[in-house]
Amino acid sequence: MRPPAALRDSPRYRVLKTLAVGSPGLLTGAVVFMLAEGLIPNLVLIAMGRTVGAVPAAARSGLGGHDGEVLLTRLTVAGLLYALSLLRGPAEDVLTAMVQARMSALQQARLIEAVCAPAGITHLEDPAVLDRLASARGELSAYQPAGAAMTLIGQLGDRLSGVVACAVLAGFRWWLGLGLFVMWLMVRRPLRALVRARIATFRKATEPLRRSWYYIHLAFRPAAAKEVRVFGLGPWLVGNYREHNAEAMRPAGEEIRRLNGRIAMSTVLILAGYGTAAVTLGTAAYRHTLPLGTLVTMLTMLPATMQVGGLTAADIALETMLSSVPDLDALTTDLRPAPVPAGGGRAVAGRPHREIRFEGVSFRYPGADRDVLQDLDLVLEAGRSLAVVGVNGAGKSTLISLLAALRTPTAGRVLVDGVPLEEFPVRDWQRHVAAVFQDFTRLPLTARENVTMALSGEAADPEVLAAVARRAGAVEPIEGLPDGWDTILSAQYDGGRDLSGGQWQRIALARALYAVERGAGVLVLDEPTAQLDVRAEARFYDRFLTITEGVTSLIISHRFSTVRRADRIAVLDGGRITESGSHDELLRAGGTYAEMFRLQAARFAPSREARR
Ligand SMILES: Nc1ncnc2c1ncn2[C@@H]1O[C@H](COP(=O)(O)OP(=O)(O)OP(=O)(O)O)[C@@H](O)[C@H]1O
Repeated sequence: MRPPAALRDSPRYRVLKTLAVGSPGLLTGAVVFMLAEGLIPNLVLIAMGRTVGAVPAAARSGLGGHDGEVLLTRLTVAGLLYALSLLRGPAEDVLTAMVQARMSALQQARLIEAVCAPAGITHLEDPAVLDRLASARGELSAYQPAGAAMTLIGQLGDRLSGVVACAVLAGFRWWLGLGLFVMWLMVRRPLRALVRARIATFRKATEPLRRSWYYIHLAFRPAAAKEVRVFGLGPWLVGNYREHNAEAMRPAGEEIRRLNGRIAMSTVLILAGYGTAAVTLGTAAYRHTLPLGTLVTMLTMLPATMQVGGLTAADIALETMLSSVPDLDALTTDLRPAPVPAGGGRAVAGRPHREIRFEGVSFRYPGADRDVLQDLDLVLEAGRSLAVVGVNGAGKSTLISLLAALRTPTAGRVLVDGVPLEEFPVRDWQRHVAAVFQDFTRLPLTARENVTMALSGEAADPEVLAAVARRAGAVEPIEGLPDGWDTILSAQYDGGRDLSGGQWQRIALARALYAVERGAGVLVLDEPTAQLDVRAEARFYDRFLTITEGVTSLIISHRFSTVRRADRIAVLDGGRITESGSHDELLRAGGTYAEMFRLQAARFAPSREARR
């Protein structure tokens, strides 16, 4: 039977359902714990009350008689129950750790799936998505969402304990038990509203909170450690963290002050409730209408009734953790996987047979006020290399992201052999493009895994591996590693080693070449020699023709020694291709390319003075 929609959507239900599906065994353990939490403390109190109640009779007739036996039996039961209650603490600790670890694993896996689902990358630049991500990862508060399940179960146990206490009190005066129960329900509402209002104000401050987290990450990230030190950024980080954190907290403090009236009302109600209970019990005791044991039991039950609705730190923690649940859900539903073209799409294998054509392509970044690319036409001929040059910010990397279907043109089309790119399954096309991005990823994995990452799951072919390493100039750096191909390329792991920027660049090139060997049809190199030394760059220049031979390649570089080797060169300027041709043709044309080339060549030519 399906539960009603309101329940299905409630964060409490969603959390328990996740645990039920992810680990039914742990949920069963947690429910047993909840019942124990709800019943055992009250049973201890009742047993103690009954023990005290048996003392006067036993004192009168001595421990050897029937009354003495009754006292000893009750004492034994109370002792056993008390011993049992002592086990709750360690059991709770173990269970909490296990449930939290399981929930964390489930939620993290869902998050990774969610953010990787879209084929494009624009969502990772969207502040609304980043806010949701920060919330789902528990970065907007001091509480980890993975703790919600066990906190909720513990809280349900507390509620049960409170209800049992009210029921026991109702056995003495029905209206007293019921009255305290209703009072706590009435008090709980505004208190919970208070907590929720506080969380809501936090939500409005996601941006300063995200920023404050940014300063924390910056301080801990090895990548930023150098700049933090040489520019003396430590105090700046602390100051900024404090400022943004205080900015985020301010509205929450104001909200609490605003709700002070409600807190005062609740306090009056609580005092009235317990005042009535104390007077009723006191009067009964004074008039001897209440046996000693019952009096003790009822007195000890009074504080236990608070658990029906008293606000504790666990409530605040729980509400905060639960506020992340809708974010996690929204990320999983809103970030949809790339659509599959009708009929499953066309096969990418072997493409392009003829060409890849940018036809009237324009592109504007979300929120920007001008197009980066404007009505651009460009052709990449199959099996040939094309170099694109242009000044910083001309849009060269943007062009690559359109070619790799990481972004979609705002106007115009990209056609592969005359077929619009959307007609190919986007994931297949993306894997068909082997790229060395300007900011390529340095995986803290072995050298082999860094090169073969394009083929996760498949065993690496050693011959292909050796061949691509040779062509990428990566043999030397890999041979210099303690375990060769099996060395982890990060000093942050045991036995791992860090590579230099240029050595990494060769690994990244080997990675792209390996993907080409395994069937990728387009090779993209964005600044492939930016970090290479002069000799390595010269060797790359020599190998360029072998690297790109027969492969449809797009090369972006500010180094004309690399660019001039391409079959064709295009100049990107003002969002359009303004010149195109071979190196010699463009030099003869005497346009922008010729000017840029001569400027760079002049820098490297020996000066007249030096020649003298
Ligand atoms: N993610 C982004 N969001 C918004 N604008 C962006 C983004 N990435 C780049 N831009 C803008 O788009 C323009 C083109 O950037 P792009 O990185 O494509 O230039 P480029 O030609 O590769 O530059 P460079 O030679 O410096 O690498 C720049 O003005 C840049 O500010």
